[in-house]
Amino acid sequence: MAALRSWADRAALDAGFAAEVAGHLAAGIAARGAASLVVSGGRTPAGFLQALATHPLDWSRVWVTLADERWVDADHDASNERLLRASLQQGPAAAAHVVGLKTAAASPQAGLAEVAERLAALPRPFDVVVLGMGDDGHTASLFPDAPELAAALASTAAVAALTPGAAPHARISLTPAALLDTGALYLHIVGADKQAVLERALADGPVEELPIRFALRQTRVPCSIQWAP
Ligand SMILES: O=C(O)[C@H](O)[C@@H](O)[C@H](O)[C@H](O)COP(=O)(O)O
Repeated sequence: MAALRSWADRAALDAGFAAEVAGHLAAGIAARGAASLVVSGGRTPAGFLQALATHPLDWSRVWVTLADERWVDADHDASNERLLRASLQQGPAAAAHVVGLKTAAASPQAGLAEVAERLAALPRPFDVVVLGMGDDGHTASLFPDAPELAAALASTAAVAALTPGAAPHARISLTPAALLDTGALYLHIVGADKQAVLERALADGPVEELPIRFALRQTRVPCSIQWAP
């Protein structure tokens, strides 16, 4: 169950999408006294996160975590947590609680229990989950070539450790079980290449081939696709 919203350009997408997500967070705060947001890493979300940070929410009541993380320290260039803190934790949004997925453990596998414990502190179901998508159809760190993919897709645990062959760094990823435990689900993509991958993902074929299909095909929560050229 997926619907596509096409924006005129990336600036319009960043501003309009941020306003919609801010609305969900404000509603979550009003209803539960706290709100939770799961965002993705990579290059796409920076402008959206910067736009979101300008919204006058009670950010001290907002918990933010990541859909996935590369197993690198939080000050590493490849760290999604670093991107999240640099883009979102600014101005009033500096009061948001960022829950990182990297621990001191030697590997994602060894860090799973601690990360699951950290995630248990976030209000559930999440208010908003924002997924990204790679050119190979991966989302979060659910990579088509990771040997652990099938187990992660089927897992009832919140997090899984994956070792993608093509992408750098060992990964920790939220599983579909956690990513779909949300009131609002978005897929945030830009550009013609991602549009082409999306078209393939919406066609028939196994989820393991293009893992984003798990989000596009499920019926638990509508998936709203936000796209700009
Ligand atoms: O850590 C990661 O790699 C991301 O969370 C990943 O799932 C990302 O969303 C896609 O790879 C898209 O990345 P781009 O936005 O850079 O294309």
